[in-house]
Amino acid sequence: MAASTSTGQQSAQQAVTPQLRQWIIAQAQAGCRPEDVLAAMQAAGWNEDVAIRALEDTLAQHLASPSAAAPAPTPVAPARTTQVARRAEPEPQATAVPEPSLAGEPTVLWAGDRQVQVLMTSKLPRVVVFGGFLSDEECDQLVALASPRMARSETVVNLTGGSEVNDVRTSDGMFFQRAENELCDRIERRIATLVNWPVENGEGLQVLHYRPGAQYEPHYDYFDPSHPGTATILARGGQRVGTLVMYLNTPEAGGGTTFPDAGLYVAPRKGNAVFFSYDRPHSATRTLHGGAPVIAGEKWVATKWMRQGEFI
Ligand SMILES: O=C(O)CCC(=O)C(=O)O
Ligand SMILES: [Fe+2]
Repeated sequence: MAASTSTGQQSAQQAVTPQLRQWIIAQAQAGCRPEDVLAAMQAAGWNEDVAIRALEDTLAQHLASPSAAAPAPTPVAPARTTQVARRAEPEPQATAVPEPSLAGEPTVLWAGDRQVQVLMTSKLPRVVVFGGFLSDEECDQLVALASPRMARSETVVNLTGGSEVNDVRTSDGMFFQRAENELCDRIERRIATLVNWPVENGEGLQVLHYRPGAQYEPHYDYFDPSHPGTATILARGGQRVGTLVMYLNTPEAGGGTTFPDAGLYVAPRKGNAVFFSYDRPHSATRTLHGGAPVIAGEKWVATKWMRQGEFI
């Protein structure tokens, strides 16, 4: 499978329709900032780099068109005809990655303000499962802070009047800014201490909510170096090199995190977390992973992505 980004397989199904392009233009004309439009698309289940490319392509194409000055949204061409030249990409070089201090095989680690259990490790893919990373109260508080913002994002997207944006969504999501509140700041510092990676290199926490039947198709979290839009994304701190998925509740059944190349299934337990790192944006890291369908109950997770450099 080709390397892809946070919703790799999903992105294959995420066709950028004329209706979506029209909606993007309408948002821009209504004075919405591109970052808010991007956040709304992500909350509706759009893969981050698919959404960024859709935004960039649509707005660039629109500005270049004679109708750009017209006050009302204008239909745009249904398909992009520009061919982007592709060349064979060399296999990327390995880079430094976050890594917990596991020399001596400790059963617990001190994460600055809390003791965390080491429950399972794997070398390839590099995976470490932690127990008790968050307290029950922290999980509940994160869900409470995230919930209203998910609802608001959905309303914005519903303005499209079309179903294209929502059809691909299998979970709802939102992003916090880094250190947006005391709780995020505390959790971000704990992560940085646990995996020995600067807090500045972290993206803001993402919260996802899966209802019964919802899932996250297997994907890679790194950005595909062969995508034309990746250069723009990498300008904000380089590649992603590590992920921590924190379980904010315990679904009744299903909803684990799967690593299909390794045959691994991490059961979702409230407060636990699964860490994995990838030293190259390449499938050789075997970090293909997904959120298995929720069979009963619902599932809430918070995800922290770590970049090579400072995330700005
Ligand atoms: O929900 C899960 O178990 C996985 C989430 C995930 O892969 C992500 O947020 O990138
Ligand atoms: Fe992921």
